[in-house]
Amino acid sequence: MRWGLWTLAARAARGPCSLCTRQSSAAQALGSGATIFALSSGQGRCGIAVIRTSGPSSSHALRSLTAPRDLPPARSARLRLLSDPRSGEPLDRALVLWFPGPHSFTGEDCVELHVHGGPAVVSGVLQALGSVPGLRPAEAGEFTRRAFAHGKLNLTEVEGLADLIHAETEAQRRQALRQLDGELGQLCCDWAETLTKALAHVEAYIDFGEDDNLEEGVLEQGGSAGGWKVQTGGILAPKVSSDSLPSACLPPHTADSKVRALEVALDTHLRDARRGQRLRSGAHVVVTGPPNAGKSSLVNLLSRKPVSIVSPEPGTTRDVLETPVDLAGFPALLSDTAGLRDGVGPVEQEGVRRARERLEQADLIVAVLDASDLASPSSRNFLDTVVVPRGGQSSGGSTQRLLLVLNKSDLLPPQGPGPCPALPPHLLLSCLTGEGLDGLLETLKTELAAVCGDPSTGPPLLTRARHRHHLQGCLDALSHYKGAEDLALAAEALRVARRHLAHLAGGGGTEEILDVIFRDFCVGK
Ligand SMILES: Nc1nc2c(ncn2[C@@H]2O[C@H](COP(=O)(O)OP(=O)(O)OP(=O)(O)O)[C@@H](O)[C@H]2O)c(=O)[nH]1
Ligand SMILES: [K+]
Ligand SMILES: [Mg+2]
Repeated sequence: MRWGLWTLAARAARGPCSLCTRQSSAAQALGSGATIFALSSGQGRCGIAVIRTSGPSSSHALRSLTAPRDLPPARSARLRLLSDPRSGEPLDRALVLWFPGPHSFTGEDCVELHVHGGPAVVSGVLQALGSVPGLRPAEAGEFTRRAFAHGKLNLTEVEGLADLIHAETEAQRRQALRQLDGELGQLCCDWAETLTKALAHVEAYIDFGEDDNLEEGVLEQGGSAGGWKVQTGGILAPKVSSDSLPSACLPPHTADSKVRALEVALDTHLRDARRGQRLRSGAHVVVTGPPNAGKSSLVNLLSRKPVSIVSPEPGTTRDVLETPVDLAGFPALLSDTAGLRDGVGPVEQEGVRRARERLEQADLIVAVLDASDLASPSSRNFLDTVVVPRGGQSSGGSTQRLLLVLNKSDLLPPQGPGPCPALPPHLLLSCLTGEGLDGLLETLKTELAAVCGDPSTGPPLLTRARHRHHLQGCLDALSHYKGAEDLALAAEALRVARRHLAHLAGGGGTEEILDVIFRDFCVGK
């Protein structure tokens, strides 16, 4: 059983934010007349399976299947005999829960049946529910869609829930849970609140003009239009005459501090270098090096399966081989690549071209050298052309990070690698004996935390392109606001900015976006 059912039911009492609440038109569009049912726990034989219903006939369905036929107290588990309402045949002895709306996950009347997880029990109970008038099987994501339509979850929380169900690594789980807890949505609400206040000030000015004794400084609170004074007819003229600045470049101190702070916050989030998206879909980690350095051996070691062929023959790997792995708790797409060398046949040359191409797309480069062969031309060439130009090791500013690994440490004499001038910072490893692997994983964890963001701390991450799109739209609108030539345009820019935030949390009203998001869910969720 997914623990999420319990937790989410408990969330039901929480009130939604006004920015994120979708009005009940959406709920009506869903045809809330129908009551849906589905198996909500995983498919297949298991100890306990959870079947649930949502909709107005939930209570009738529960009464039809149980004996005694009264409803249990709300949100309190009771043991009941379930039988088929058509034949009266007993189906199972089950725990049943009754969640009257609106205090339920979907906001509608809901029932949960915790039955024994055998396939015959589950199909018997599902068939029995299907025979109750007004009930039909749920479609994928339909429970969550109803919760969204009834304002129980905003769209970023829905996305967090989808991510939580699909989370495969610890870091993904932490991130998803934070988003499900509403941190990103709450941040949007706070930002939108700032814009609402700014808009109210600007609109007040439009409505009353300067002759109506508007409180001194009211426009400064509103936003950058604070650089203007209002002339008759709502036209703005620069307030600061001494510098006689052109309208397009207002002195920054005239912009309202809150709107400016909002711009800075949006910009910081956007410059987060897509860390949240990497955390959601996996960082690109590319293993590269000269032929025979042990790249494929390392990929197999990290992925704990024989992804790539390992052989003493240089030039074994030709194609780029990708495998998704959990690296020290972070999701990564690990690529094994051809050894970098020139002057070989056309097939290997194509492999080298692909390897170089993949290198450019890497978030994190794991550069592998044979520790016992550092003085060879291929090692020197690799150091000079790949490692050194990238600064030897990750620097804070660069978006692409690099980790240098000296493999085959088992072949080294006890005093370590021989004289090798200017070797950048590195880790020693032996894929053969496993020595140095713990240290490598520890360093990978630090590197990946830098690439993906640390989901345990800091502000909520932007995990989807959709989030970036709306924040960028909001930021663009704020720049129009700053450059606006009159109050009406300034107000409109604020409205556009605010709408982007509303769309981020509320989905922007287009059904296609909702379809894309809800498609991520399985039936029963
Ligand atoms: N002694 C020792 N040998 C290793 C180690 N790692 C890999 N090898 C050997 O080095 C040889 C090359 O290993 P691969 O993993 O195929 O190297 P590669 O870099 O993928 O080679 P190409 O794909 O041909 O570029 C194989 O014979 C491995 O068994 C190690 O840590 N110690
Ligand atoms: K090889
Ligand atoms: Mg290889």
